[in-house]
Amino acid sequence: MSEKKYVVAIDQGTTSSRAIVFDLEGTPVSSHQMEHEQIYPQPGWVEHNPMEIWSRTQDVVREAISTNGVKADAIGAVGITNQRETTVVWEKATGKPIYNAIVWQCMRTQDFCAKWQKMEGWEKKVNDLTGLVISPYFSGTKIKWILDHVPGARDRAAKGEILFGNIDTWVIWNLTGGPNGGVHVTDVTNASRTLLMNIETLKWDKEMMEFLDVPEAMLPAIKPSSFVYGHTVKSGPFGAEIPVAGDLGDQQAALFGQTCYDKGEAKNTYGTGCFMLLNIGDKPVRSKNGLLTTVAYGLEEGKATYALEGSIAITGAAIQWLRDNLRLFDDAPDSEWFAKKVADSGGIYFVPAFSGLYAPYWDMSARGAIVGLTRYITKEHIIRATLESICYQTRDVQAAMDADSGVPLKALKVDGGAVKNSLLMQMQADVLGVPVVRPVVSETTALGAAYAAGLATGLWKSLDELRKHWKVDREFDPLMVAEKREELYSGWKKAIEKSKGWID
Ligand SMILES: Nc1ncnc2c1ncn2[C@@H]1O[C@H](COP(=O)(O)OP(=O)(O)O)[C@@H](O)[C@H]1O
Ligand SMILES: O=P(O)(O)OC[C@H](O)CO
Repeated sequence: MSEKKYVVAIDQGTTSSRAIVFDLEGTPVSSHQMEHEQIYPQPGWVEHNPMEIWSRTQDVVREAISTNGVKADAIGAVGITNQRETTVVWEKATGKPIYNAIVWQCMRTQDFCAKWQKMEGWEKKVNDLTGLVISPYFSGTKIKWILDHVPGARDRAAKGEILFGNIDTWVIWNLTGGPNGGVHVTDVTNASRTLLMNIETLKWDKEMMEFLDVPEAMLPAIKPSSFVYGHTVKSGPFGAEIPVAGDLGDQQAALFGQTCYDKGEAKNTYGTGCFMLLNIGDKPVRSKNGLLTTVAYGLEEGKATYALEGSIAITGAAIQWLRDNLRLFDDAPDSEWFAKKVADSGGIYFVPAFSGLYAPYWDMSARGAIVGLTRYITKEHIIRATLESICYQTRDVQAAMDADSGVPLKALKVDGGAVKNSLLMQMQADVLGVPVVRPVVSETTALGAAYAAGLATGLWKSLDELRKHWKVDREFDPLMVAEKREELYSGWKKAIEKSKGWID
């Protein structure tokens, strides 16, 4: 048997799937990425085709391992990380989805959630049981919607003929054999985003399952984030049997890849949305300021490290909207070049509340707004205001975190596709008033999944060993004077008020 030199991470995200091969120093040696279709059947609804996701996943794995001469028998472990909450329901016997995947951003269950919020005592109960808030964002109401709308689905689910999974579960089930013995499993981080897992016991919660009418027989087994779940099959994209040994939701994986293993350490990931997570240790403290309590990672059965999370739905997606809908530039990185052409945003604010406002406001009736427009405003100002909106939304969640933890953030580790934009990073440091630290490996999400898989299989021995891999690429220090920062931020708060409550 040859020496194990690599760990492969599969990062199945909202817009694309990536496979990255890491060496044992945590350095990427080869990767491949492919986009998949975004399906918008109605305003506010978002779906993916689960078969396309599985097909892209296989393609990126094959491509990533065939370049650079990576041999399957040198791969010690495979880790999975995924867009969270996105819901797949499929037939166990055939592997055929009974409906498209309902994506985390999809608002189709908003009416149900609005009624649920008005039911006496439920808002507190949901937060007590799950650490979450009542929102169409999470998987629970999406599963209910599928079971309510596909004839016969609930009965078949109760018999275990139909299975539920987030994208991690769907990918692992397929990698480990699909209808021919695929392992039906998830990890504590993904389960903590379903509205169905009890955040204290780390088990499926009877009261939540009953309320949402979701049969337990269709739910995957909840395991630690670093654990040998099963092995890839020879007929699959790896062409060999390799332990599948890491599974974390993508935002938790980024925290893990950023080596935020101590209480008080935080990171923010800049992708389609932004997700700031703060490690709060081994107690699931609840937020008083609109943040979620979530599992950061679980390394042993029945145990977890928790995080407070500030989820922002639209950040990089607003840049995509400027590119695709307004056609202001051809590529997302061009936003930096245009924004640099003006000294400021000319007094305008853009609140990109395309799917309502998530943390810390949780106002699903908010909609996007550009305020303060005059004839002076140019395309460059709008682009700059869009980048600023990413920074201000991040400041909103940072303020909530500071208030919850009582300890002001000292520095913010960042990662994700948009952190290559150095102007954005400088603006972020200015808006927050603390240094923003960009690591050398910005693919921290995939790295986190690789770390979890390598730990479970003994390729890495401890969290301390992983910490030594982390290196700074660049630190952005705040340059703006405090008075100016506060003046600009108070304008943002006014703009937020204009976007709230738009939909009746
Ligand atoms: N240089 C850039 N400046 C601003 N935004 C960017 C830049 N590069 C990428 N983005 C944005 O970042 C997102 C892609 O990041 P990525 O981490 O791949 O996202 P995801 O995992 O959510 O699919 C896109 O929404 C894109 O608009
Ligand atoms: O796939 P991303 O990077 O857009 O992340 C999506 C989040 O996991 C949604 O909760």
